[in-house]
Amino acid sequence: MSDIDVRFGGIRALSGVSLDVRPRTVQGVIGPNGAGKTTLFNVACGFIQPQEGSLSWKGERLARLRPHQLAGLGISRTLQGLGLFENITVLENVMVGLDRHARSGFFAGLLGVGRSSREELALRERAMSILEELGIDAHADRLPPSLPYAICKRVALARAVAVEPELLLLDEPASGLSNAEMDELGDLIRALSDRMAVMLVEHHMDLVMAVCDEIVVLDFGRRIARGTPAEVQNDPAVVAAYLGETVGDEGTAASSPEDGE
Ligand SMILES: Nc1ncnc2c1ncn2[C@@H]1O[C@H](COP(=O)(O)OP(=O)(O)OP(=O)(O)O)[C@@H](O)[C@H]1O
Repeated sequence: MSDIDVRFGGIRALSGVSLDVRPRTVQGVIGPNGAGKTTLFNVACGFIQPQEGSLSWKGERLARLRPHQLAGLGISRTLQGLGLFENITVLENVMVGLDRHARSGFFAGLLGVGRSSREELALRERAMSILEELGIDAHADRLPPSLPYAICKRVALARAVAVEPELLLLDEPASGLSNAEMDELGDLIRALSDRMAVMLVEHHMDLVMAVCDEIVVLDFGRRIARGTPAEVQNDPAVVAAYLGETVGDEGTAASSPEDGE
């Protein structure tokens, strides 16, 4: 993302924000409430079209990113709402995700045109192997409403990961999880980053600090810092933003918007 501007009426939700996610790294996006994290995530998913700035994918500029294009590009996402189908099993939820990608062309070469029982079996095996990898295969035949929230979150993650995206976009994956569950999620995200890039938008500082290779910090819609976890943690602009103080205009630090909150 390069120089992204998003305005909602008089509110500048993002001002000139740039961000790169490099292959097989975890890129974190943090910031206090209202900093613009969700807006940035929505730009990356094609839900929001920025007024200014551009998006590129693997060196090519994307004219206008739409949500339905993500699958074809090799990008998957999880959202804050889980979006699971409640009346089909966990395994079937993951299969549906795979099947959508198959029909969008991402897996078409692998699965062929039309669905034979052999292809159905391939989908099932693929879905099962990802449930095993995420440690939730024991719940394959359960319906989502009968399962704890943490397991459902992992099912949503399994669905996004099953298609083996090159970029995985995670919006607040740790919300509602216990500390132990968050640690497990951290290990999982690190393991996934061996084979895909991850953009992690997250409130929980412990998780972000533990798993990210690089972090971008937003405040009032501006990027106020960027660096390794150790670098951003010690950045005075970041400390000030999190303490709710006005951020000074020194170095990369941004000033508060003229129109207040
Ligand atoms: N659809 C919208 N219409 C109007 N203003 C919006 C809209 N979405 C976001 N905003 C405003 O844009 C700014 C950035 O919001 P955003 O939700 O991206 O921040 P955030 O960092 O995700 O916050 P939080 O941590 O509270 O979720 C806020 O001032 C918010 O009120």
